[in-house]
Amino acid sequence: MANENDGFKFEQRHGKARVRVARVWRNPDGRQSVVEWSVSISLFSDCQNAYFRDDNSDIVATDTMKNTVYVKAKECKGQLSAEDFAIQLAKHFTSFYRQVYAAIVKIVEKPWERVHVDGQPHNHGFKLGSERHTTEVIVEKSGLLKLTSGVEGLALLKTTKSGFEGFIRDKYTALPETQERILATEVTASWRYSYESVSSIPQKPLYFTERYLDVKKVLVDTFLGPPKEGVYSPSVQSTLYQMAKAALNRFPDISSVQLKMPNLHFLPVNLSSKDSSIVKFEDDVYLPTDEPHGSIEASLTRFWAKL
Ligand SMILES: O=c1[nH]c(=O)c2[nH]c(=O)[nH]c2[nH]1
Repeated sequence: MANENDGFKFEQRHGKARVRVARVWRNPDGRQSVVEWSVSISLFSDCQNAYFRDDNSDIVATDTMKNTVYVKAKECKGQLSAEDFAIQLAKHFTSFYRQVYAAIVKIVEKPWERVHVDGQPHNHGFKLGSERHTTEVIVEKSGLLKLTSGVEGLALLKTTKSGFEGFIRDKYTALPETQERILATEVTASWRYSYESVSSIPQKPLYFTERYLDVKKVLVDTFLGPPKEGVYSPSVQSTLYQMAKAALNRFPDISSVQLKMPNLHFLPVNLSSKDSSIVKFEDDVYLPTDEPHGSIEASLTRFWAKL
């Protein structure tokens, strides 16, 4: 809600960023599970008097928001997805406080993965994986919902079936055309679910955790192609589009996908002295770089999607 004060348009929100919490659930059969979350909360509330009149009487203290994360984590009696926890928190803030008309809750989940020992899942042993599950929910007082999930730090590489040809050549261009290169990236993806109210989200426990794993698998599989022959990538742009399209085609409750895919270059190594070649590049020795990197991003949205 925008306000007018002293002849200026005024918008505000406040919250607590990066509240770290871990929650353990202990099954009577000995199997335990754990999640570790970094929770960021931002509240849209009627507390303009704090800005205009030094009156804090309508402020939900950000310290209270932090405490609420721990209270709500305690109240979760069974394992739940980051999405469901974010929705619960956002619902709490918008329903508990008269002043709060909307809440944004973002969560980044640490990838603790159950370890298998001698082929058996360990009851209480975990190791840290690489990519992170993210979510962002916006809940309004009316129950209106925007739900987005994602993955960050998903590092992918293939050693062949990638090229780049046919681009603009001019007096600034040095890059040779190629049909053979390493393709490496670190995917940041987010996808918007089409659920539009907190009452319409699937009630199945861990629904969004499963969806996260499934979407990630579709992205990875599309990037790599079939296990034996792979799939040729004519550009990061083309591969990105195929990945986004595959996710939308596969999951009807996803209305849009956004992908960021840096092109992490692996440069051919050619070394020579004045009179002889020391290392001649034969698609074998590369100099991996991450600076500078290509930055390629796009979003793909269903036509009928209400956003
Ligand atoms: O897949 C690519 N897309 C580009 O836009 C680009 N630009 C570049 O120099 N190399 C590449 N590779």
